Amino acid sequence: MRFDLSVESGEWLALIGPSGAGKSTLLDLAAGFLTPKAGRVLIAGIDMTRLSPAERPLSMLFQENNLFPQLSAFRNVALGITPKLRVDRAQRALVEAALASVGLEGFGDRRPAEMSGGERQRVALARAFLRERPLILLDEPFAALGPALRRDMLELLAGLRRRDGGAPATIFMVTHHPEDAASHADRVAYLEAGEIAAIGPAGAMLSGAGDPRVSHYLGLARQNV
Ligand SMILES: Nc1ncnc2c1ncn2[C@@H]1O[C@H](COP(=O)(O)OP(=O)(O)OP(=O)(O)O)[C@@H](O)[C@H]1O
Repeated sequence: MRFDLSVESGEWLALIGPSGAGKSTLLDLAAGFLTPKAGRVLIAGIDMTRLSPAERPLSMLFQENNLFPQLSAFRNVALGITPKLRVDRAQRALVEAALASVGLEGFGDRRPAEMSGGERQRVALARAFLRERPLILLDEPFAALGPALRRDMLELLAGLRRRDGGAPATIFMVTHHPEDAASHADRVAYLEAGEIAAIGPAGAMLSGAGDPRVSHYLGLARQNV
């Protein structure tokens, strides 16, 4: 695996490519779950290569198991601001507002097993945004949801990252759905065999007009012959 990648603050980057290409590995390197054998990982210009995930200014969402199953939705979201089980009044208001922002008002007492897959991912999104980390890493968090729900979740994510008028969060999104990248990503990186084989603006990358490997992956190769 060999990656050389630079992403602007506020950019939404989609990572696409065949199974085993290294998409999750790239995210894990950015998050700190893996340490590179050589090279560096800089976030906001600061070398974070040796820092643990908890020490990095980011939140990560996986396809599943983002929540603690024994804790309520409220507690799961509250962990975004405090590790303590007791929250003060101001923190309670923040958590309730975060749940409301993802359309889950009144779901605070539910445990993950009592919610649908989409609702669980909304809870995870609420926690991620409550943490206010500038970088959000998404490893196919909506892949298990149907097309309409996936679209709704991406819309929700797009809205959440722009809130408060500040700089939008930077997003790395691994996806097996090129249409998700087309509708939301600024740039698309195509990974193959442990390298970024091609990278460019989403429109150009997904049109199939560029790199033949990308066209082949997208199933567009024949149209370009
Ligand atoms: N901890 C590990 N140790 C050794 N090899 C690993 C490890 N994790 C993943 N790999 C290998 O590295 C390669 C890239 O895996 P990775 O999970 O990054 O691919 P991916 O592009 O995310 O695939 P998918 O789309 O199927 O999730 C695969 O060949 C995988 O078998």
